[in-house]
Amino acid sequence: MITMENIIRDGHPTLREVAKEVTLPPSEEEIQTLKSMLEFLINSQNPEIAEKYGLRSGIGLAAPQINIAKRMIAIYLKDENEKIHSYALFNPKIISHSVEGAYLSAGEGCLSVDEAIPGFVPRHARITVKGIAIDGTEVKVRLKGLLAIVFQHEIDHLNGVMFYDHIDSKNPLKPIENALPLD
Ligand SMILES: OCN(O)CCCc1ccccc1
Ligand code: NI
Repeated sequence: MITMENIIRDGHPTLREVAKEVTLPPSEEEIQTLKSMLEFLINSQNPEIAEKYGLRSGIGLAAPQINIAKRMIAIYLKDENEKIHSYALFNPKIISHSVEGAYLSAGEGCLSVDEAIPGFVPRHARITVKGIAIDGTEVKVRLKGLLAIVFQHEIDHLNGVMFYDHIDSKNPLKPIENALPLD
């Protein structure tokens, strides 16, 4: 199982690499890795397991964060209606996005960044993502809200981009133009 020891931290060069596409069909090892990434998120959101293994709660994870420079992401979160949104994708790609932006009014964090970095992170409000699921089927999803934000955060990791790269260092809490603050 993945624990915090497997998660590399800011400053590790892999976090700044552009991750490679996974050759399809994915190998058994790549399938196992992606499954373990999703399992980590589920474990991290289970109070007993998280406490037992010292896991920081996460709603997304990208393979470079476990030092695997491949284009694989997992996302697991419950929305305001308690609906579970679970994704484990190979080679995810944003194929279109809204002009309108959005950002989390609480800012963002990252399992690979141990300190809090305050500031608004400008994102697209709505995106359409294509990718390959673990069973090999092509997935195409239209996303908005927190889910859209998390997908952008994870896909950034595949391109060596960290959330704080987007923060306006001169005025980190300046409201972002043409963007919706999300609570
Ligand atoms: O890369 C995922 N990870 O570092 C966990 C945090 C995920 C995340 C947190 C806030 C806003 C968007 C995404
Ligand atoms: Ni992150």
